[in-house]
Amino acid sequence: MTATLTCTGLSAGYRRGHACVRDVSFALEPGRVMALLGPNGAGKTTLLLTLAGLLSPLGGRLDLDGAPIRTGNARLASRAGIVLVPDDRSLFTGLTVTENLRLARRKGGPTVAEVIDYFPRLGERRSIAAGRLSGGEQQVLALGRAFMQAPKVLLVDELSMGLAPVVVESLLPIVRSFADDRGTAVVLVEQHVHLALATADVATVLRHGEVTTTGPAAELAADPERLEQAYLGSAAGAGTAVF
Ligand SMILES: Nc1ncnc2c1ncn2[C@@H]1O[C@H](COP(=O)(O)OP(=O)(O)OP(=O)(O)O)[C@@H](O)[C@H]1O
Repeated sequence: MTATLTCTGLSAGYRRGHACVRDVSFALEPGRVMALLGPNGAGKTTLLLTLAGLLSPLGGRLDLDGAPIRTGNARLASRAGIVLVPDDRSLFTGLTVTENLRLARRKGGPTVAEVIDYFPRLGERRSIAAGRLSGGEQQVLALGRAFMQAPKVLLVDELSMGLAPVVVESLLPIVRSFADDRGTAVVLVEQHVHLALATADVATVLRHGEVTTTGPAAELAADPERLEQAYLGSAAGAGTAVF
């Protein structure tokens, strides 16, 4: 099967000659979910921003459905189907939930009703202005808007930011279902390591910008020592992982 997203020898960073992510390679088939893990400052967000075209890679290549894509162009990446769930939520605060969802819809994307099936809470709040939702509800709406865009690749950066673990626990299975239902490849950055591993098929751990381990998520979940070694190295206590 052709991978949806193939990342080959990718290096990324904010200045030429100063890569903070080095030589990352992976291939994600349709409907596969990859947990991207690692301590604070490991380079997870930098990698996601590069996949989304918001940063130009410093080296390596990206292929979508087996064909190279022009990197460093967020508009092109998004049109091609690489969708980042923005952490600033980028909602139209004066418009209702329904209007926010409808405006995000792309050809081939789910309908508003289908997205509400994933997130019943949005259905209850459908006539409320997005600006009047709670922080958690806004996060859910941002995710719903990403679903509406019919992503081939969905990039999720720290859903747990500002959300109670119980909310994250309920949202990750929805991301999983969406990937299964629509064949969307997902890259999931998440500090709640075990929740992420329970959701994902594969996991990659970054430390200091380099991949320290990669493999089936279930294997990593069952081997805390390997995970901890990859995650923390000798500097136990670094980062804010929730094991
Ligand atoms: N806008 C920026 N300009 C320059 N350097 C940056 C910028 N943003 C992040 N960095 C640096 O890039 C490195 C990787 O940071 P990044 O935010 O990608 O890590 P992360 O794994 O997502 O961490 P966290 O879990 O804390 O979000 C860090 O050394 C960080 O200081």
